[in-house]
Formats: sequence, structure tokens, C-alpha cells
Amino acid sequence: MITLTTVLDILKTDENFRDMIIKGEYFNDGCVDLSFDKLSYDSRDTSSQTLFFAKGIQFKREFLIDLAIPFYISEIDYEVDIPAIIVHDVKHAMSLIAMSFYDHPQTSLKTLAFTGTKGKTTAAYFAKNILDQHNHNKTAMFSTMDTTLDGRTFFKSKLTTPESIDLFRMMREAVNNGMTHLVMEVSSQAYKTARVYGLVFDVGVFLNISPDHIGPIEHPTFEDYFYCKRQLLANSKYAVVNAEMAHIEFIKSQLTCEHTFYGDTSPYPITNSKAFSFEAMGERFDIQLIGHFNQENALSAALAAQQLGASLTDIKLGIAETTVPGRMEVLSQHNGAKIFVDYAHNADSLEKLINVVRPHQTGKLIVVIGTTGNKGESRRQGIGELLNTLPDIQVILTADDPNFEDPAEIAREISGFITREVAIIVDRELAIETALNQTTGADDAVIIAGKGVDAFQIVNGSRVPYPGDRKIAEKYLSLPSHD
Ligand SMILES: CC(=O)N[C@H]1[C@@H](OP(=O)(O)OP(=O)(O)OC[C@H]2O[C@@H](n3ccc(=O)[nH]c3=O)[C@H](O)[C@@H]2O)O[C@H](CO)[C@@H](O)[C@@H]1O[C@H](C)C(=O)N[C@@H](C)C(=O)N[C@H](CCC(=O)O)C(=O)O
Ligand SMILES: Nc1ncnc2c1ncn2[C@@H]1O[C@H](COP(=O)(O)OP(=O)(O)OP(=O)(O)O)[C@@H](O)[C@H]1O
Repeated sequence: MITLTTVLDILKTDENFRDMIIKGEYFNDGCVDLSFDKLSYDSRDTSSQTLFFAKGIQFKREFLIDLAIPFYISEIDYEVDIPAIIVHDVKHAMSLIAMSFYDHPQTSLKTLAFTGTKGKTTAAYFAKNILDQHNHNKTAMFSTMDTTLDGRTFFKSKLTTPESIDLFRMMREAVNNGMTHLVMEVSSQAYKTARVYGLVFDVGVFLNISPDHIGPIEHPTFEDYFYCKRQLLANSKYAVVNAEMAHIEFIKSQLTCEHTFYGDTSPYPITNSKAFSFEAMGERFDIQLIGHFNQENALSAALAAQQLGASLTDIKLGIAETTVPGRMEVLSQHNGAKIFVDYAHNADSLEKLINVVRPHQTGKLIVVIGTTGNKGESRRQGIGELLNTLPDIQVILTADDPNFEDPAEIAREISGFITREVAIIVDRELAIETALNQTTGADDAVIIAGKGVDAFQIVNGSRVPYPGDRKIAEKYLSLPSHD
């Protein structure tokens, strides 16, 4: 429940209020005693006491016209019969009103947020497992992969960071379920679209930054992307930052909250890094996820969780038990060849992944990869140029969420940056089968990069069912050996 008076107070305190319009008359204060029992930003989900937020690039006046609602909030006066509150920024309004409507759930949760170009989901899983040791499984998690409000049951997320109304509703539900901690990923889009406006995290972790998510529906420039990401540091009480990341001196110059760093040039370097163990914080940790970058992800989660009360024992147990669906999963073919299923879908991640695999797999190495349509368009050049510098790798280009674009054309664009012959097999299942068919022995490997366990392909704006890279790889593991 929230009253009209409270809504107006919130907007005025935030200097967001412009005016209130009822039947063509302008008002400054609530002239009626009204309360709302529901918030919504979707006209298909309203009731007679809903406070509705009209927002978004695709919003149309016709969504409003026939709605039986007492008020809507908007940046635009749609000149309909419904009373309106006009604001400067509807997404700011939505976040602060949702926070109040759900009675500030963040005050009952210890909150830990991860941002960075890569590693958010993986680090969130490490943090959840560590904190679960500490609080006996009372950690909620909102991540790209999965969301859990009770620490045990998981459902697939639509967005990495939910829309503010959904975010605060889910936080309240997590508190009502007895959760004491929340681990979440905060995307740059979340800051750009004010999904976490007004929320201050107990700990914010900045993992790394490289050019990504630059395109018409995401960020216009790298500067914009980087600026949005840095907002996590400006909205956290304590920060954990990768000392080795790009632009670190600039980040340091802007850090105002209490903080610590991790990485080679910090008080918390990783030493004695082996495939399944590493040392840091004066301890030796066992880890199932191979790759130095996963050890960095684990260490960032360890330092953040420690700040929230986790002990070294909690950290050791939490790290040791962590696996992440579709991230660095290793399967074996009947002929001994190794299959790496990973979520790498930009040049930086692919390079790191290849660097992890190459020293162990000295035979034939086949990479199956594609890039997304209508999103992250710069990845095509990045991945193409990277593969061009690695002539010993066999490349099969395939579809990865082509959306409204032609996946064959995307593949041709990537191949335009590669001077040697590469295969294009648009059907992703066939591409994986073909790659697995070409291995001959235990020194060989196939890297299937980009979709992990995602059970869909985005085609023409919809999620079309797809078994997921891991399931498909498992299906073809027993292909006849070419030995
Ligand atoms: C750019 C962006 O952030 N867009 C998000 C945003 O869209 P928007 O506010 O512009 O709204 P819109 O899609 O134009 O739709 C207009 C409004 O009309 C409403 N509507 C629509 C139909 C109707 O009949 N009635 C009605 O009221 C809708 O509920 C919506 O509120 O709000 C929508 C939900 O309210 C999101 O679905 C949408 O995410 C789009 C689909 C998206 O793909 N976002 C990506 C770029 C994103 O945010 N990604 C990051 C992760 C990036 C990473 O990997 O790191 C994320 O956090 O998920
Ligand atoms: N610290 C890291 N540095 C670089 N690459 C990484 C790092 N951690 C993970 N990766 C690579 O990025 C892929 C995606 O990892 P993860 O899902 O944890 O990141 P994310 O930030 O949540 O990604 P996205 O924003 O694309 O959903 C992994 O499969 C791996 O290949």
C-alpha cells in the first residue's frame, strides 16, 4: 500500500515532480485521499487500485486509453481521462516509489552487487555459495542465469538486473522468505535505465571493463558504458575492485567509499595458481572452475563475502563447491577429446578461454562460435580479429541469438576479419555435431562458446526453444572415434 500523499512527497523530495493533472486542471498537492495497492509498468497487468507508470521507448498512448486505473505517472501528458502525475524522470520515480511501496526491503538484507564486463554470474555463484555457508542457506540471488528468492528454488531471469518494481518486489519476497543476504548482478543497463536508482549496496564489486554492449539499444559509446558501470562504486558502502583492470588509476581517483583491491599489484594477489587450486588471503583454495579468471572471480567474491561476515572456512567451502551451469564445463568424448562448453561471447572472454585450453590440449582445436544479432555488434570484429591471429585453430561459425538479423550474414561479417578459410554452419546443433565429428584423440579439443546451457535462441524478437550447448554436446559425445 502507498498513499498519493507519500507518492507526491517522494517525487518532490527527489525534485522529480512537475505537476498533477486531473480533468484538465493542474494541482500541486493530493486533493483526494487515495491509496494504491499495486504498482505496474505494463497495461496488461493492472487493477482498480494500481498506480501505473507509463515509460519506455515503445510505450503507446493506446495502452492507456481504456485503463480503469486511478492515476498514472509519466514524463508525457498523454491527454487521456485518467489523472496524471507528470515527472522529469519516470524511471527514477518508479524506483523510489517501488522502494517505499515494498517498505525498503534492502534494510533487512545484506546486499552484495557485482558489475563488470565479464564474470558477474560466475562471481555471484561463488558469493552465494560462500554466504550460504555463513548464513545456513539464506542467500537470495538475482543473476542472468537464475533467480532465487528462497535460496533453494531457481527460476530463469528475463533481465540480468530486474526492472525496479520487480526488483523491490522480489527483495521483499526474499525477506519474507527469511533470506538474510542478497547477491545480485548489476548491469550497466540497470544504471542507464535507473532500475536500481536510490539503492545503496552494502558491498559493490567491480570485476573488469572492456568494450562491450555498445550498440543502438545498449550504450552509444564505451564512455557511456564505463560511466554507467562506475555508478555501482558511487552507490556502495564498501567496494571491492580488481586492481589489474583497465583504467584503474582513474577508478581509484573517483573512489570515495571504503574499499579494497585484489590482483597482482594489490594486497590480495593470486599465487601458486594451478588448474584446480590457488592461493590468496594467506590460504589455499580448491576450485572446480579452471582458468585464472575464474580464480579472480572467486577471490572477488571471497573478499566481498568476508566484508559481510563470512569466515575463511565459509570461503574455502563455498569456493570448493561452486560450479556454474554452462560456464567452463568440461566433457570427454569417447575418443578422449575434451569438449569445453562456456559462455564466452566476446573477444576478451574467448581469448582467455583459448589460453586456458591450449596448454592442456595440444592437438587439433576447433572453436564453434557465433555472435548476437541487433546487439553487441562490435563483437563481430573483435572475435574475427582474434581468431585471425590464431591460425592453428579450426573455426566453425554458427548462429547465436541472431534476432532480426540473418545469422549467415553475421557469420560472413565475422569471417571478413579472418584471412584463412573458415566453415559457416548456421544450424548450431549441426555445427556442434560437425566439430565433435572431427576430433581424433585425447589431445584434441572442441570449444563451444557462447550459449552454455541457455535453452533458447533469440530469433525475430522471440525465444525459440534450443536444447543448449551442453545438452547437444552430450548427445554427440559417443560419435564413432576417428582414431
Ligand atoms: C534498453 C532497455 O533496457 N530496455 C528495457 C526496458 O525497455 P523500455 O523501458 O524502453 O520499455 P519498452 O520495451 O520500450 O516497452 C514500453 C513499455 O510499454 C509497456 N507495455 C507494452 C505493451 C503493452 O501492451 N502495454 C504496456 O504497457 C511495457 O511494459 C514497457 O513498460 O524495460 C523493459 C521492461 O520494462 C525491458 O524488457 C527492456 O529490456 C530490453 C528487452 C533488453 O534487451 N535489454 C537489455 C539490453 C538489457 O537490459 N540487458 C542487461 C544485461 C546486459 C549484460 O549482459 O550485461 C540486463 O540487465 O538484462
Ligand atoms: N573475470 C573474467 N574475465 C574475463 N572473462 C571472464 C571472466 N569471468 C568469466 N569470463 C568469461 O565470460 C563468460 C561469461 O561469464 P559470466 O556469465 O560469469 O559473466 P557475465 O558478466 O555474467 O556475462 P554476461 O554479461 O555476458 O551475462 C565465461 O563463460 C567466461 O568465458
